[in-house]
Amino acid sequence: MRTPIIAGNWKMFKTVSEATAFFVDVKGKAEVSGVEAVICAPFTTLPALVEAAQGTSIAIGAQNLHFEDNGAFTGEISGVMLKDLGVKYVIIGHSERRAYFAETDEIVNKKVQAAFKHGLTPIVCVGEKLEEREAEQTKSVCQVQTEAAFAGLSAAQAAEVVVAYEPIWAIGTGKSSTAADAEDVIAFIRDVIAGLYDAATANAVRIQYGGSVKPNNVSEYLGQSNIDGALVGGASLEPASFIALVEGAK
Ligand SMILES: O=C[C@H](O)COP(=O)(O)O
Repeated sequence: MRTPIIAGNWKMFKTVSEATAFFVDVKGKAEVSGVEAVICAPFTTLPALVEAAQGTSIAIGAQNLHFEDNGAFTGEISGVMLKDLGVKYVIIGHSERRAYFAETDEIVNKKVQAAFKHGLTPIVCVGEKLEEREAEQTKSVCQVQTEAAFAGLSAAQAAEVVVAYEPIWAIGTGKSSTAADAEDVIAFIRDVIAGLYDAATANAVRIQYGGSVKPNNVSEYLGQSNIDGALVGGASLEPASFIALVEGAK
């Protein structure tokens, strides 16, 4: 039985005071039995959020990490630093990082390995561009990205990974994949993981859908047998909307 996981990805939004105010509003309300709620926030807000989340069931995540523990990497943050803060999750390989910060599949894999080295749970993003979808390459793209991300992981580590299938054309556009289409791709990703390990490992992996998920469509996605949650951008920024997303995952 996989526990549904709703993760808000705040991207580059919210100051410390805005993040703290958000948490005051969602505390006790976005804590729904049987659903895991996560907020992946900007680095600057993480210490305040980790403190605010003490004693709640809401987990805090980062949106990136460097694969080295430390060194001359100006502007970067490592897994050591995130672990030290008390962060639990880290998003890796989001399409915005792949597109704007030249993250390759190899870098994504190094970051996944770094996350495990420091006891962080990776939320690994995979997904196709519009032109790839139109060329019917959705599954081959997801297969390559998934196999690369899992390279070198033990079965026990693999079972802990959270995968987020995010078709790039659906991110922030209001054009969400249909639940049936998302289910088809996510079932395929699960088969890819089964091919790398075994059915039991693949069945333990939680796979989210992401891309224009809103309170009014989240339950449709979660109603699919292979979809275990959502990675949500825009609709995770407002407390009422985030609470509704978590409740919709019940
Ligand atoms: O990480 C979240 C995704 O990029 C989805 O963003 P969105 O919900 O604003 O479409």
